[in-house]
Amino acid sequence: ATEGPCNTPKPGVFDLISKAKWDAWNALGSLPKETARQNYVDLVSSLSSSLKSSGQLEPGADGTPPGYETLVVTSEDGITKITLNRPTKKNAMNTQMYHEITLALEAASKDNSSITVLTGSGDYYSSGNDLTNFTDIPSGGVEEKAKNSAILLRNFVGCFIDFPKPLIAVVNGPAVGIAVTTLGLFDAVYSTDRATFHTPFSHLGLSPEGCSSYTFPKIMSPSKAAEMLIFGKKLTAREACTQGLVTEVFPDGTFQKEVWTRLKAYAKLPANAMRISKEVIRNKEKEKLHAVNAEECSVLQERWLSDECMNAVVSFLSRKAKL
Ligand SMILES: CCCCCC/C=C/C(=O)SCCNC(=O)CCNC(=O)[C@H](O)C(C)(C)COP(=O)(O)OP(=O)(O)OC[C@H]1O[C@@H](n2cnc3c(N)ncnc32)[C@H](O)[C@@H]1OP(=O)(O)O
Repeated sequence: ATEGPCNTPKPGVFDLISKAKWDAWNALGSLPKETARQNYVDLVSSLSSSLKSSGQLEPGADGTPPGYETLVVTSEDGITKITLNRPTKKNAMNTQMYHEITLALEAASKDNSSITVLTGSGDYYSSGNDLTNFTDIPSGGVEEKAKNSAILLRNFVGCFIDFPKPLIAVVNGPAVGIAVTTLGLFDAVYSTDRATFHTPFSHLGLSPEGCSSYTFPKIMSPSKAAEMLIFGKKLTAREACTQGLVTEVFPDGTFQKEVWTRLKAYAKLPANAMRISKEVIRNKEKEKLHAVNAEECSVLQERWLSDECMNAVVSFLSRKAKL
């Protein structure tokens, strides 16, 4: 687009990057500069429209924060509260919600609140991955779907790993799948005694994500982690607290009042000190967590294509199976 056809000498065989670029340029033959420029503009325009259709949000024209379809985000008393807001679907995480949580966390990491809270609306914290996510197959088929999902999941979990401020889960009801596994990446988890914690990966032909293959054995011991992650044992809130996954359990009747009183007090602590303490506690683990996240996503990419997984999704969608 800037120089026209490729007229420079071919780079040496060991200069792999320059050679790949040269080959791509040379393959365009005598394409005129103006056409190349137009092709480039067309490509970028198509990418930006596919980002919009994939649910990524753009700030308003005046730079105001984006509106969310699947979340309610508020900020007061030094606390940014991100509420999963698909109560009729038990706050199941659809593709839009994964994107929006990522955006909301990025925004919260830069706003002037001192702590960030994730919670659910209605009677569930979240029923985990929306199983209808697997029905929206792109033109590249199930392989492309699995690849895109692995990228989405890796970015999503990566945001939790890198989140710089204290991140607190207010678990207002049952939690399933990825809503449970990511709890290992929070700084505190407060739960109603009505909540349960369930990771039915084997039932769904899946494998652990959210870095739980690493965090759960560390938090609760390898065999307790195996009961949850391999055998799908559902824990009560009190059991999850005994195992160290939950920080504290509150009676459902007083849960919201007690938790928010405490969080408002925590939010008054010096914000920089809290951020630096988190950094000191978490930084040693970050590299490891990113490596675990990458491995879990690549294993899942294969699992999503397995008969075991496909049959489990079909069973759920045809109303034959529930947890
Ligand atoms: C980018 C991809 C990343 C993937 C990451 C990997 C993540 C893995 C996981 O999270 S595994 C866990 C997946 N979750 C489930 O298997 C839960 C499935 N849901 C259920 O078993 C039940 O719905 C329930 C036990 C959570 C609740 O049962 P009940 O109280 O009887 O309510 P309903 O079943 O009537 O639910 C109401 C309404 O919500 C829909 N719904 C609930 N959960 C999900 C879900 N996870 N996916 C899709 N839809 C869900 C349910 O179908 C009902 O819809 P309807 O009113 O019938 O339209």
